[in-house]
Amino acid sequence: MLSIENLQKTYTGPQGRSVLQGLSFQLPAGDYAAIMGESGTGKSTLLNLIAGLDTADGGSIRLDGTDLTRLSEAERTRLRRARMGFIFQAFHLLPHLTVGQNVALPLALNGTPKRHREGRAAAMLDAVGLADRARSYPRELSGGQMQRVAVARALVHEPQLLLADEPTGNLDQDSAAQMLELLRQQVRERGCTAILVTHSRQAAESADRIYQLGATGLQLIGQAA
Ligand SMILES: Nc1ncnc2c1ncn2[C@@H]1O[C@H](COP(=O)(O)OP(=O)(O)OP(=O)(O)O)[C@@H](O)[C@H]1O
Repeated sequence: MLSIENLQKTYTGPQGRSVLQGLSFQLPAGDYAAIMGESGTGKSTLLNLIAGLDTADGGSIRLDGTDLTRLSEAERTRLRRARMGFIFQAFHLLPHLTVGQNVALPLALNGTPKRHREGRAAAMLDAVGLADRARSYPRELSGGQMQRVAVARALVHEPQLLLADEPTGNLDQDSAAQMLELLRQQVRERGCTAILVTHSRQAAESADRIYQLGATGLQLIGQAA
C-alpha cells in the first residue's frame, strides 16, 4: 500500500549532505511500523517526503499506486489532506481554537460540510476519552490530554496513512504508555496504516514491526509476537 523505491534526498547549501541514498521500503495496508535510528539518519526527512512536505531528488513514493513524487504541489496537498493524518511531538494544536474545533480542522480542510463536522469531531473525541472537553481550549489540558486530542485530529477524516513523529517525546512515562495504547487501538480499529518515528524502544514495541534507519537503509530489527 505504501511502496518506496530508491528514494534519494540531498540537502543543498553550506550544510548540504546526502541523507537518503536509495531507500526502498514496502508497508502493507493496515501495518503499524516503528522507525528508530540515530539522530540525523533521516527519519524526519523520510516522513516529510512521504507527507509530500518536501520533495525527493530521486525515486518514488507510491500510496495505493499513486506516485507522490509525480504530483504537483497542489495535488500533493489535496492528497495529504484527504488521505494522511499527522501527530507531532509538540502536539501542534491551534491555541485559539477549542478542542472540538481543532479535531474538526482536517474535515474543514477537506471540504466536509459544516453540518457533519461537529458530530464526527465529537465521536472522535469520545473515542479518545475526551467527550467532555470539546469546548475547552488546549491550554486547559494536560500534555497527555493534548496528545489524545492530536490523535483524534489525526484520525477524524479516516486517513489511510498515519504518520507520527516522536509523539511521546513531550510526555511523562505514564501518559506516553496510555497514548501509545490508544494509538495502537485506534489504528487497529480503523485499519489504518501507520508509521511511528521514535527514539524509544519501549514506544517502538507498541508497533507490529520495528525498523532501524541507518546508512544502508531500513532494516527490520523487531516484530510483534
Ligand atoms: N533543511 C535542511 N537543510 C540542510 N540539512 C538538513 C535539513 N533538514 C535536515 N537536515 C540534515 O539532514 C540530516 C537528517 O535530518 P533528520 O531531521 O531527517 O534526521 P532524524 O533522523 O529525524 O534526526 P533526529 O532523530 O535527531 O530527529 C541531518 O544531518 C540534518 O542536519
